[in-house]
Amino acid sequence: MIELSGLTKRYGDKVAVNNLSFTVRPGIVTGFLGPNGAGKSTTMRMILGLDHPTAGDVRIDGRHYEQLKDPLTAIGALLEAKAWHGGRSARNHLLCLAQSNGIADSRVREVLETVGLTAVARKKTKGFSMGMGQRLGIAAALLGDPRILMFDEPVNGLDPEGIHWIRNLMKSLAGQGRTVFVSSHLMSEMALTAEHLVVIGQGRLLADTSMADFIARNSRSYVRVRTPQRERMRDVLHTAGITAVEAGGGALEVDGGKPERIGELAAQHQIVLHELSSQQASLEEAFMGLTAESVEYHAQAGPAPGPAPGQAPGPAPGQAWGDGWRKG
Ligand SMILES: Nc1ncnc2c1ncn2[C@@H]1O[C@H](COP(=O)(O)OP(=O)(O)OP(=O)(O)O)[C@@H](O)[C@H]1O
Repeated sequence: MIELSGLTKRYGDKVAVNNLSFTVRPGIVTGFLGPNGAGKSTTMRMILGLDHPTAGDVRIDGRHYEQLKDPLTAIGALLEAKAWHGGRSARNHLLCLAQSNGIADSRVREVLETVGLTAVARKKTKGFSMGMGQRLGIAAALLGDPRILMFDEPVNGLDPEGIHWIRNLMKSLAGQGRTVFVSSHLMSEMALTAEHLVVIGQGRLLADTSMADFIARNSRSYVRVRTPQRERMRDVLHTAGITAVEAGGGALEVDGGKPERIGELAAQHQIVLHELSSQQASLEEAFMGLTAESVEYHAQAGPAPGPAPGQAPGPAPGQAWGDGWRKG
């Protein structure tokens, strides 16, 4: 378990992390989300004792990092920067780490196997691709067989096969009862991996909630209907107590009705349907709406695009995604 309490980091006038309090629990993958510059890496560095908090406190299974007897056996981490000597082989890099942390040499072979680097174990790491480098970083994190694992943007630079592999690895580590804390700036990626979400923006906590709750509250589902008899369909739905609004492309968007029911109503009234499909608004949009105010570096790409045809406009920054569900 990782417990943050009022954790704050200032660099001069800049407040990188602002009074963060939350708990990362074992047995599930917790996603740590925020736009670029939100303070994710700074928070992770403070968890590992690499940066000292200006205020507040962070504990790993009840202790400060520097109080841990064999830190690598308590918490393993992959941070963004590569932290190894390019002239060494992957195997030697891990052997050095194992020997300086009282870990059996045999563990090196095991973790190389786990991350799929056995075939290149004796090659110098300076020739490694970004994906191989990420795998080596993950091998180092796993070396001490720790109860807690922390990954900073682990899918950066990975190909689809590598991304799939990391996703499954994180889930299986959590399935073994470990605490898995993983940062990303991509909501779509986290939606496939994490069960719980901590969202920050400009160093502040914006959400601490389960993924299921986040999806339920932030992704609107509706049914899209296209018919040459749009007005008639709308009247039929209205009579049945179902609300339909006109969308782009001659379609209707129907809230609160199942496709089966809508299809049956159309059949009863002999209305021809050209489309009847369930739709879900993207979580990425919900995440961008939530964090919009706290994005540090906006792209200068002209005016923001309007909603796509048939798409409900998103809320203004800071509105509608609501404060009610924000905890902490
Ligand atoms: N050593 C430092 N000195 C001054 N400012 C810093 C330092 N480290 C981080 N910052 C600032 O603190 C803020 C948070 O940075 P941090 O790297 O923690 O964000 P992040 O969420 O990890 O972003 P990214 O997704 O881009 O990696 C940024 O504004 C950054 O410029």
